[in-house]
Amino acid sequence: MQIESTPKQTGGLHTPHGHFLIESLEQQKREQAALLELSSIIAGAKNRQDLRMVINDQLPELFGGRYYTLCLINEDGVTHSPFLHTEQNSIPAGRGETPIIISSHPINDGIFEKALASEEPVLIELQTAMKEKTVPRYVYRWFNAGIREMLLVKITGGGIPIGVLYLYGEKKGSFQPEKFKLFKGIADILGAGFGNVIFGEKIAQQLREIRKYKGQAEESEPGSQEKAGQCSGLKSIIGTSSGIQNIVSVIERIAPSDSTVLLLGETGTGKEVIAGAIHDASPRRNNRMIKINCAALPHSLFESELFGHEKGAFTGALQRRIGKFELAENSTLFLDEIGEIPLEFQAKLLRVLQEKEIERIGGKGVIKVNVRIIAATNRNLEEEVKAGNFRLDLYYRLNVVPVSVPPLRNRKEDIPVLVTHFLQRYAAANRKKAPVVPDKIMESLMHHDWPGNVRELEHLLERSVLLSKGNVLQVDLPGTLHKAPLPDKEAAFSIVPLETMEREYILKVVRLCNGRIAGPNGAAAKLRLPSTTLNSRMQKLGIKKEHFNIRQSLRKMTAI
Ligand SMILES: Nc1ncnc2c1ncn2[C@@H]1O[C@H](COP(=O)(O)OP(=O)(O)OP(=O)(O)O)[C@@H](O)[C@H]1O
Repeated sequence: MQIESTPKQTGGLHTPHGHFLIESLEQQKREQAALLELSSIIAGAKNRQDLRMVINDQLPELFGGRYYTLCLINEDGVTHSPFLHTEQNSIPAGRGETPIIISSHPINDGIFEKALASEEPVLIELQTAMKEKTVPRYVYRWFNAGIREMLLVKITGGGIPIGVLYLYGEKKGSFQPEKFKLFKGIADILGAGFGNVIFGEKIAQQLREIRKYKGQAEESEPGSQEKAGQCSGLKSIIGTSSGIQNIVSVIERIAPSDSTVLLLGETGTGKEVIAGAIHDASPRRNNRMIKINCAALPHSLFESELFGHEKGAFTGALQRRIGKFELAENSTLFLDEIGEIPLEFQAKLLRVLQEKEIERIGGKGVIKVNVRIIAATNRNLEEEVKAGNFRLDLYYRLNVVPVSVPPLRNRKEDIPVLVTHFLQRYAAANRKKAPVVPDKIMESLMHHDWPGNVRELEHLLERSVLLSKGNVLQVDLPGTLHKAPLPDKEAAFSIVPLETMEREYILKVVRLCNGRIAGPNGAAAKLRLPSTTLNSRMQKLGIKKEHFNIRQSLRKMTAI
């Protein structure tokens, strides 16, 4: 179905007043019809391909643009990447450049955040924008490809900004302000449509997981994971910092038991890796750990997802469905993002955890289950309890063995070993040799704040392995990332022991002074301390040479 683009207003101001009014009323009518038609098509879109067809065919033309890109905010909360785009807009990348459509960019790239902050569409004239220092590289590349204007609008899903829709025009005045309201209306409809599509993709992924699980469960024999050479158990947790080593020692003690574990920490710190390690080190390891992401489920599906349902239990229940609790029989159930579980479901979950039995929706009796629970959250659950969003009794039931995973910025000594690990992994996956890391690059990685934690570091290195030329690592670590807003209040100000702060600060200064302690350019002089005092303080804080001598620590690690 093709929606007619609104014809250009030919000399509207020169026509008699009445004619102008009629014309603008006609235009309003056409726009409303277009909006209605688009909205019904978008509402019916079941997958990305459906949506792509709708947008491809209708959007740029309707608004006078040439191309579009729809960028969504990534899970790390600090970058955005294209989710949909016009087929033909993959502007060829220059030497050493990532094609625009596959790269990810910081949210604060100078353009994207303007659209996020505005309730109205934002028109950007490329030549003017390029005079500003903060403009992202993709603006220059679009300009070189003949684009002169961009029209951006925020996309929201469930009231939360999830991305930005970009339209690109080839000449100044491509976009008429009269159509901005319509553009905004379509963006709002798209937000709702995306919710459906993303949710559908997640459900499809879960179905694939269940099928895979079932297949593997049938084939699995004891110890098969080790045989396959997978990095399992405690070995999968990479890190030499005291924070990580403490966690490893806690895991060694608690893994053999059936105790419930509550993993707390910012997004991307490795909670899922730790959950997997606990499972792999437990007697349940021969059965696959089952995971559910509580943030990805609409409230109405919780009960059926976790406890299952019988055929015909409700409209749409065409088949019997086995819930995650039953799938996790004799194994571990990882309840990720437990802080997102709806209040109305919390009492039911508590009962199941206490009674160790579930009832399928529409089922005739209870089913005993033997499941170990590991829950994780990046929320402060105590605060959530105080705010009335989380039941105190459920919190106590989950908080049997709490494990706090520190953010990467508080354990920077883990960075070199993580860098080596990810470089080797992604180089092997791309049949390349792991690139050498120049000291300067390692230093910049150590100085970065990593608001997206290990996930952000991993993604950067994955990208860098692909893009690095020759055998030397090149990274694109935009300065704006340092200033990226942290995902929540707690992350923006996470309280750490004074001793940790002191240790980090001294390490930073010593690194800045290239490891020199004494002398006029040494760290002691910069800190206005006698070098003997600084040395003894470093000794007390357990700071050793390898902690600030990057070359030495790298050599040590690659020798392992
Ligand atoms: N200590 C670690 N050793 C090896 N890889 C790690 C470590 N910590 C995190 N990672 C990697 O970083 C990425 C993010 O980790 P993970 O998914 O476990 O974080 P998370 O805390 O569960 O995040 P979220 O709260 O967003 O679900 C994963 O790809 C994981 O493999």
